[in-house]
Amino acid sequence: MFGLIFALKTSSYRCCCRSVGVNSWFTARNKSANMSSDSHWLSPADREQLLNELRATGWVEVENRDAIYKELHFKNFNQAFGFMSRVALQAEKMNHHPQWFNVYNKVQITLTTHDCGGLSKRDVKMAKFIDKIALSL
Ligand SMILES: C[C@H](O)[C@H](O)[C@H]1CNC2=NC(N)=NC(=O)C2=N1
Repeated sequence: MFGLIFALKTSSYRCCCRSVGVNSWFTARNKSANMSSDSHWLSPADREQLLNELRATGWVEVENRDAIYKELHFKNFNQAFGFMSRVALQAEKMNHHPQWFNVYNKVQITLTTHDCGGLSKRDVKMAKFIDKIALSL
């Protein structure tokens, strides 16, 4: 029986917005466990404030998609790839990965949170990290 409970409990799927469980009883129990993932959700006020800050550093909102985009230019490919390497390590650390394209010294980055179907605090954190690294190069 314990094995069944364990299997049912671990099969619940969590995202920023809600938990979807196999069994409503487990869903209720998992809800509190999901509170931490809900903490990534942006309130309307926070969203506006944080987007203003990101717009000021060159991020733009993607049309027809709840995502933000920025194009960065570096001295050469080596510097662009070094930037991407730093961001990649942070992405792994956060388990939050950019959608990006690189050609020579140009890096185009789009951030969104697949698990939420839109922007979350994780995107803001990653965008600010990207700005910090780009400025340091
Ligand atoms: C299963 C895995 O934890 C999820 O797919 C993670 C991985 N990296 C991610 N990266 C981004 N940008 N958004 C996500 O929602 C996301 N989710």
